[in-house]
Parts: sequence; C-alpha cells; structure tokens
Amino acid sequence: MSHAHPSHPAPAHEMTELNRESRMGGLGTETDTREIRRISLRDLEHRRSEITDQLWSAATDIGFFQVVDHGIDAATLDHVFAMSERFFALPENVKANYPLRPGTNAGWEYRSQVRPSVRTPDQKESYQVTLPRMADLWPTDAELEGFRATIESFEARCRQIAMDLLSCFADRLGFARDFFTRAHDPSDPGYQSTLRLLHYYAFPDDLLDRPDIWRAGAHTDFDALTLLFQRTGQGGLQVLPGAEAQTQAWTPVEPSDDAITCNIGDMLMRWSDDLLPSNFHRVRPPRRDEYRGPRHTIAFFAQANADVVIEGPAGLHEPITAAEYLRQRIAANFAG
Ligand SMILES: O=C(O)CCC(=O)C(=O)O
Ligand SMILES: [Fe+2]
Repeated sequence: MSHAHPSHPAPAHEMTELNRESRMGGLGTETDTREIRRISLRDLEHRRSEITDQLWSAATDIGFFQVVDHGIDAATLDHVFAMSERFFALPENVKANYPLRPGTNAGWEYRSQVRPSVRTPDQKESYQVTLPRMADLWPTDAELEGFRATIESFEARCRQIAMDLLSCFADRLGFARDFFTRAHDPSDPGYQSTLRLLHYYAFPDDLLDRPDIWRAGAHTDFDALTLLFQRTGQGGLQVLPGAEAQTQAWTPVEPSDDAITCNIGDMLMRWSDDLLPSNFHRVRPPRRDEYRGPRHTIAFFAQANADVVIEGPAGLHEPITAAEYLRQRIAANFAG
C-alpha cells in the first residue's frame, strides 16, 4: 500500500503513525475495566469550568468519552437516521451517480476503505459530506425528498457541538476560546470537516468467525475531534488506549440513542503536543448469537480548514498544514 505520493515521501512523524496502525490487526480480548465516561453538557455556559475539567480528565485518560444533554433531540436524530437509511436503500445505480472522489471525503463509496491494520475492506458503505465539495454529489429531491436540507442542518448542529467541546480544550491548552472555531470556519472554501453516514451491512453467515473480516478495522481517526452517533442495540465499537496497546484488551462502547461518543483524533493530538491522545478503535463483526442485522452510525469529523497550520503551544511537532496532513492519511486508507 502506498503511503503518500511518491514524489512527496511521508515525513517521519507520519510514518510513525502509519506504522502504528499497520501493527494493529488481530483479535485481542474484551474488557469492561475501563470506563467510558458520560458527561452532561447541560448549561455549558454556566458550568463551563466543571465541564471542562470532566472533558479534560476523560480525554487525557482514555481519549474516548460520551456526551449527553447535547441539545439534539431524539426526534431530530430519528429523522436524520431515517434519511440515512433511505439514502443507502436507493438503487445502486442512483448512488453510483454520487461517487466518492478519491482524496476528497465527499460522496458515496462501498467496501473501498482498506485499513492499514487489517488490509481487507471494511464491510460497509458510506456517504461523506464535506460542504465545499458537494457540487453534483447530492441526490435530487425527486430521488430523496428533503435529504440535502436535513443533512446540511444536521452538519451545522454537529459542528456547533464539536466547536463547544473544542473551546473547552482551547481553554486548557492556552489558546483563545474561539481558536478552533476560527480554524473550522465553514464559510472558508478550505473548510474540510466531514459528516459521514455509515451503513455496515447485515452480516452474512459465511463471513462469521473470520479474523481478517471487520466492520471497521482498527485505526485512529486523523481529524481533530470525532462525534459518533450510534443506535441502541447496534454495538460493536471497541476502544484501546494507545498506552495500553500491548494488552490488546479492547473496551466495548455501549451504543445508546441519547449519547454522542467522542474521541480525540491525531490532528488534535499533534495540536496539543500529545497531551490529548488519539486512540485505537474498531468495529468488530457480530458474533453468531448476536444481532446480525444492519448497523447504522453517523460520524462528524472536525478537521481544521486546509490552510490552517497545526502547531502545538510547545512546538513538539513540525508545523504542518491541515490539508497536507489529511492528504497523507487519506492516501493511506482508501484502495485504488
Ligand atoms: O461506526 C462506528 O461505530 C465507528 C466509525 C469510525 O470509527 C470511523 O468511521 O472512523
Ligand atoms: Fe474512527
């Protein structure tokens, strides 16, 4: 697998991250000893310092946490997930009109994401929305009434929550409170945050018990911060803190309709001089005796605008633009 364009060899830090991923195949065990904390965002403006303490503690501890009382109501989430299901239920020849353009994080793909950790395609299809790159990629209202409006408004809600969380991290890192908000300005043509609808296929008998087949192979996210919406009963996400990678003891993240599961990505890890760790996670296949129907999730990836230079307060890592950083990571993750 090529890691980067041949004329631009990946710099040393990048190779380290890719090497880290390519060592993470395997099975491991499940453990309940780590706690995925649930943090209420209710009344953030008045409880900012208390919430910031809780976020910082959970983020520096295992890099994964859940937020509740985030302000998106159940009816909205039901509607967005219903739209997502309807999109994936469109005929294949319709979805094929809106293909993922390589390297863009925009459009529809199926079974094309090959993680360096497992080297087989994730058993899923996805539709990615990166606002400035969506020309010709929205299904028409005749094909799917209201889809674009629903998804655009949900993207904005997700972005707001992500920016609220990042503003708390900015306080702790010594950046201005609106530092990350400015770095993810959607009115800039270089905006590259992505909303991703995910459909993991119903799991067929013949793929059960195969150690090389995953719904999503082990990886760290390459963004700054990820918000993940899951549905009650559609589990499978497992987390492994990097500092404990040797144990291969993975913690399951219990899905629930009301919580947003959040994790730190590699971009924020760099930006925080490694204070905030990105962590491995993966989506395991169902077991023979478990629910094996389709699994739907939605992820929002906060990824700083293309021209933004990622540079931590202590300058631990070489400065790199967000565009270059993402280019390298995407090149290593998609087949073809
Ligand atoms: O769908 C999930 O539960 C996790 C998805 C994920 O980790 C990703 O798309 O980066
Ligand atoms: Fe992920």
